[in-house]
Amino acid sequence: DLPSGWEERISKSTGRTYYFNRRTNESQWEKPANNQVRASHLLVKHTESRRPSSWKQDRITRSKDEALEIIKDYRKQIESGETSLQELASTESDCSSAKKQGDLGFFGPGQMQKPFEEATFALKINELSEPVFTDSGIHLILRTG
Ligand SMILES: N=C(N)NCCC[C@H](NC(=O)[C@@H]1CCC/C1=C/[C@H](COP(=O)(O)O)NC=O)C(N)=O
Repeated sequence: DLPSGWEERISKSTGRTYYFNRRTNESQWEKPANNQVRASHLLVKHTESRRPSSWKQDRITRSKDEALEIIKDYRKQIESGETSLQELASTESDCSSAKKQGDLGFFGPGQMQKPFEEATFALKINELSEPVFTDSGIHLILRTG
């Protein structure tokens, strides 16, 4: 469970275990912290989205305010236990991850847009975010790992 690129090695001179990163060629004695998280999300795009198109709708026409009302309603449905984020994402998310119930897999710092990354890293596992705004649109995020 080392972050990607890192591997465990044995020092020839001292026989001690150390850690080496193939990508950066850095080495260190301390085991690198596993800074990966996993999340599923539901994205509702709007006319100001960086790519106002999705598998659901060729041209997204809803306004940002309308998108926020929709996201708030989805959050109520999930919090009430009536449905799950994964179930709603499958049919309602404007992200291609809808095909995987919103799952984005594991990711570390620097991979997702900052507001999304910061919101996810602030969540406990199984915690659902408040509406999160990125250039993609408005998200509900469920941290799963
Ligand atoms: N590592 C994984 N699984 N994929 C690479 C993600 C790249 C990353 N993407 C995002 O930050 C947005 C917000 C969170 C999820 C996400 C999904 C976007 C949303 O849709 P779009 O605005 O692109 O049309 N679709 C895919 O990228 C980025 N740095 O742009």
